[in-house]
Amino acid sequence: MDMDALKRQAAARALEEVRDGMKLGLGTGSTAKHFVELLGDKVRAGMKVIGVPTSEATRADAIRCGVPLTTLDEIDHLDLTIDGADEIDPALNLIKGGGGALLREKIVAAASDRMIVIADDSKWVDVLGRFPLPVEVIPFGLAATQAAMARAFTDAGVSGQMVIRKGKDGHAFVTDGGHWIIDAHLGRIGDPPRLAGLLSVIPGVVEHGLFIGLGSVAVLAGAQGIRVVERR
Ligand SMILES: O=C[C@H](O)[C@H](O)[C@H](O)COP(=O)(O)O
Repeated sequence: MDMDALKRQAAARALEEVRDGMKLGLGTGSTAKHFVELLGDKVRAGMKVIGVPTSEATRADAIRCGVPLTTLDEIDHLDLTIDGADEIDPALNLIKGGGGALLREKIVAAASDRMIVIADDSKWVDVLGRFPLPVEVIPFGLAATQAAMARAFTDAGVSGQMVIRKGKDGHAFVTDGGHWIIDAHLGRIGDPPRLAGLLSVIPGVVEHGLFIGLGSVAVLAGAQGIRVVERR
């Protein structure tokens, strides 16, 4: 079975957790896009839900699929967020932000009672860090921010190259919030909560792609079927 079919299976399994009347966080990326499409089918069949998109891309998908939308200005609390991930470890710590949506994704996940992470099982890892860690930064003072990030990496016992993400046009990739992304190639992150804490206090860092304690359940689709892992 191809990867895309697995992503859709994970999305379909997560959809079983959605109940009439729920306020939903709608994730970003190729897996979350399947969820939005399947949710659109349910809405057309009469299900009443409302969603908060985590990116402009997801907003456009949700509108196309007929999913009613609101914002976290109009409501301050969500029942459930369904989103993809770039890596998931056994504690359900995540790396997110491969698509550059990590800031809104984290705000939405943090405003939700529960977050279901949907993925094909290639995203499941023993230790986070093979996928470069996205860190959203303010362009102002970039060298100073990178120096502070390097010190945080040393304190957390990791090291690796920092690469400013480029867009298709060859210029710096700009997030929905108008910021840049530094992809940190760290290899292995032995203590994700510690690194998350160290990065969070750097002034030029807007947000980082380590999601600690936010994922409630992971739905992983693989060749052998679907595995549902709950955070302990
Ligand atoms: O910024 C993007 C998000 O964090 C995505 O949820 C993540 O990159 C996974 O995307 P995909 O489902 O396309 O692998």
